[in-house]
Amino acid sequence: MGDFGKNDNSLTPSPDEGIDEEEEVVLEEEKSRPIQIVLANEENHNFDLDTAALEKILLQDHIRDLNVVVVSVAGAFRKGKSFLLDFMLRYMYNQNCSWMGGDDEPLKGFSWRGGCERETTGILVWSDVFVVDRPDGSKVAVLLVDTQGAFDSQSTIKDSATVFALSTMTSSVQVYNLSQNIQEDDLQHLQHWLFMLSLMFLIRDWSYPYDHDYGLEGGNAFLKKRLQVKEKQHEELQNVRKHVHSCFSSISCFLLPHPGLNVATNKYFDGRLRDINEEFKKELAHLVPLLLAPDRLVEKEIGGNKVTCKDLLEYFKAYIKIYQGDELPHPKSMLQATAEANNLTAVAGAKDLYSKNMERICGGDKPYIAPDDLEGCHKDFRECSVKYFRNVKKMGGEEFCQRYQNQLESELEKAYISFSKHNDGKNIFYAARTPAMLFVVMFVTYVVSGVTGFIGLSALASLANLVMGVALLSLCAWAYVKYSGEFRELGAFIDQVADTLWEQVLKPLSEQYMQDSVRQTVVNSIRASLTEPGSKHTKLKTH
Ligand SMILES: Nc1nc2c(ncn2[C@@H]2O[C@H](COP(=O)(O)OP(=O)(O)OP(=O)(O)O)[C@@H](O)[C@H]2O)c(=O)[nH]1
Ligand SMILES: [Mg+2]
Repeated sequence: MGDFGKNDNSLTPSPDEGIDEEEEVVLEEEKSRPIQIVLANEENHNFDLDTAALEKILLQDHIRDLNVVVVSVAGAFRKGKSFLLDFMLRYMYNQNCSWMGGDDEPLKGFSWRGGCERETTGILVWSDVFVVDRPDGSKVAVLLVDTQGAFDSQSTIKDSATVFALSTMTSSVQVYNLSQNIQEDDLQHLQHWLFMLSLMFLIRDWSYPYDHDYGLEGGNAFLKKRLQVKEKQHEELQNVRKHVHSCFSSISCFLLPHPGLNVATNKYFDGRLRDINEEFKKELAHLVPLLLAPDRLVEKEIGGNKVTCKDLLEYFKAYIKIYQGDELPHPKSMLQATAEANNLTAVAGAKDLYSKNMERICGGDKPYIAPDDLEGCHKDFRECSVKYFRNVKKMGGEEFCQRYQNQLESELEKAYISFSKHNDGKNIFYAARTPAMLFVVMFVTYVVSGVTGFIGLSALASLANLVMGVALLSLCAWAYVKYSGEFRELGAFIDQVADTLWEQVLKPLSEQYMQDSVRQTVVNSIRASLTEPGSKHTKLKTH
């Protein structure tokens, strides 16, 4: 059967034999492949997020600020979820009428295989995020997500519910993959969701085309019947139906025919189209564009805001936390986590805006700016950034949001301190402060040692010499640190001592001197004006 090892399913041809090991590792990284982002821990039945892997995908420069479309396939295990996703990949890579590929091409992508043991564990996303131009001219990023099948023999009910919940809460379209029919318990699994998204029931191996025809129309008619609330129904059944209707912004159903015995039972089937029933291929050709055609894509929305790739990362982080406890979370905590992530994304957006503005003024390649001007810019940009935060639609209420606004303000102050330090570093006089200070110390101690030696205070003279020696050694050490970049802590310590000397001794002295000299100048000029012949004051004085 199509047994694809974890490294077998890449869509890039394998590297040539002549390539050395290091290059091979790089090529391996560049290959398009499924990336595990949620790992299932078999021992303690917990799930962990691989934040680094997810960041690498979602924070790529060309997509991080694009609205995201997340298409995920979930449902019971061994029902062809990964197999279907691989056809979705073919559609995303070749958007033309022959997207399904040649008759003899083995199916690659997300790892799928025959047999009765489960294949996919945790949650995986495809490493390539597809950028699609929508008919209205906007660009969106499309992420495809594969999930661990529910109810296999190694998972607990909580494991299955967690995977289903995580993938549902983070996707914009959830394909609920079912076999043959919609059963009552399939509907009951949807009871816990609070979030508006698009849900498609996908019924595989539909065997009753004489009742409802294959495809979307037949599926929707079938679903309408299944979700009908009847007066005679038991209250529990009625509640489930009402809840499902209120939870999902759009619900549809697609009936897919059986793909043929080759697909279901042939050990050597590797996914090539030649071995798949015509009817299945015909319906598949309708199904995939229904989910992925540019005009059908559904952007992820939470609390009335479109979610970008970089926001999605925050939501993943917030949601995984609430599923790490021993029990399934209460809907209230799901809402709380959503509000939290929602506020955090607004904070991140506002901070980003502030940093971009500040970078324009005092970024790495910008010249030194006067500290007062920088502070003025900081105040303006801080105001803009807080205004941005307040204007984003947020969940959780005013008091809850105020907490995040305070957090934003304190983070902006921290960012300002770092920007202003960076700006100070560009001032050559600032950079020369430490050696200048050490020279001053050496000069003063030299004079003191000379004078005290001359008048016979030899103990004082030796002390001054000692201080001069320490200052000289410090200067040499400082120069070495700046040149080599080694022992940076020692360099920072010398800078700090020089800074303290400057702030505590030299600066007050120089300010005192400046004040005295200004005072002297003013007094002189008044005196001059008073002694000026013909001046009013002269007259007064002479009077
Ligand atoms: N009967 C039937 N079999 C299918 C269909 N689509 C794919 N298969 C077969 O189902 C088997 C399992 O496919 P996978 O894609 O690995 O299934 P999965 O749901 O991802 O399985 P897990 O990852 O273990 O949950 C393969 O042998 C496929 O050939 C279908 O529509 N009907
Ligand atoms: Mg699978």
